Amino acid sequence: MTDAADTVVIEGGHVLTPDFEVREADVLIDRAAGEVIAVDDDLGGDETLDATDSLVMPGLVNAHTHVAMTLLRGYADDKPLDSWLQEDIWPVEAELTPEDIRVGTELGLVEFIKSGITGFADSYFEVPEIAAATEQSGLRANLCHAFISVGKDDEGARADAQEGLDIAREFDSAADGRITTALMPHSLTTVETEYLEEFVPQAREAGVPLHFHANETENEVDPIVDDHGVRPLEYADDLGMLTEDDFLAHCVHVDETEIDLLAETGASVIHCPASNMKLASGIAPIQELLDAGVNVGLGTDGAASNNDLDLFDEIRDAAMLGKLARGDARDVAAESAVRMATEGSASAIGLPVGELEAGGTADIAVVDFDAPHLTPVHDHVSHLAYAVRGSDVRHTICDGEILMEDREVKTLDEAAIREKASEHAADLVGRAE
Ligand SMILES: CSC[C@H]1O[C@@H](n2cnc3c(O)ncnc32)[C@H](O)[C@@H]1O
Ligand SMILES: [Zn+2]
Repeated sequence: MTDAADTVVIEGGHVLTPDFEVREADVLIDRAAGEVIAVDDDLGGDETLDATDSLVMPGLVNAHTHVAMTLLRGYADDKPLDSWLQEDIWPVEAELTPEDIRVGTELGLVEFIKSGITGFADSYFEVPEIAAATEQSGLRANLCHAFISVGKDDEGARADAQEGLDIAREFDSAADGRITTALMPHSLTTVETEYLEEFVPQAREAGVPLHFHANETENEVDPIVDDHGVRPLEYADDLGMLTEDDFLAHCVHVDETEIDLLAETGASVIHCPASNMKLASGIAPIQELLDAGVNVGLGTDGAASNNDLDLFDEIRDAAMLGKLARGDARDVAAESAVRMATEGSASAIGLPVGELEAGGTADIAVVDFDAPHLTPVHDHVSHLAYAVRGSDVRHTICDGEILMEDREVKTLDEAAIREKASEHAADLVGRAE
């Protein structure tokens, strides 16, 4: 029997159940176990979170981001991917310090918690700083060090890839198991074949998945076809880079053969609609991927190509852009888009998903519907897709721990982080000028 001192009851709300039904009920959580004990009427607990006029739902999972890029929010806009990276982002990233990455990460984690995100997949640099901030925040994450070989000599390229593998081994199961890892070759055009051939098998031996950018722009497709005579995902498959554990960001420019390959191998796609729109990368064929049985998760990418980390914004973008893709308003319907941001993302990156039933994972967001923009409520799921904003989230719980109560973040000092982030961002940009 659970000790009464270890329970939290989320009281008086409507609950989104795993089958996407909505019913009035309380939710009782075992804090130590990080599990849901019961979803029922009139439950009592040691602590109470008020959910009056609120929807209790699984926490959102941001399945592709570069969280420390919050420091570069608004730094360089209105450019396509290649010139944005080469002319602006990579030069300023060369000036990043480990402390910059710690502060930028903390800022992003505050934004996550305040918008109901309980898990994320990140790829960047100085991963020990990102892991330490994640551990302190109470969130779940899949982390990786991104490596690039293009532009480096063999020694430098090999050292970068080895760091990616070492980090993947070292931090897997960190933070009491809340952190898992992956190996991230940045993309199929920025990591040369010989390094993929050498390091992908080592990731398999280490039991870590692959996370990489794929087919984001046509500039990531044509060189592979020209150099290797096959489409990028066929090239990736030939290198053993497509398995059910792997997750590919973007997949905007995929053809039918590549969609079939994703379905056959079970590799997941992480859809990043805001980033794809902002960088004018294109419109990913999401409904075709879903119809083919491909698992699709949702990601914000970095805050410098979005420019917020609000996954409710991303859900709406996915639903809206998905309809434009084929000119069919039935495509990427509300429930489909919300499922992408919860169970789709979680299964893609190997994290548990919040489940509001006895024995379920206590990763939960409580969304306050008591607002003009959420009135009336004909359909809670419709509002989640087309009207809810991250700022409507009242409480955030991860692994049974209360990370935010009534919009107050408990595990990180929001005010101090915002002040430090502004200082570090100004200094960083100053060094890059
Ligand atoms: C792979 S993580 C680190 C590396 O990737 C850069 N990056 C940020 N956003 C994107 C994107 O949409 N496509 C490709 N690369 C991206 C980031 O600035 C880091 O340099
Ligand atoms: Zn990215």
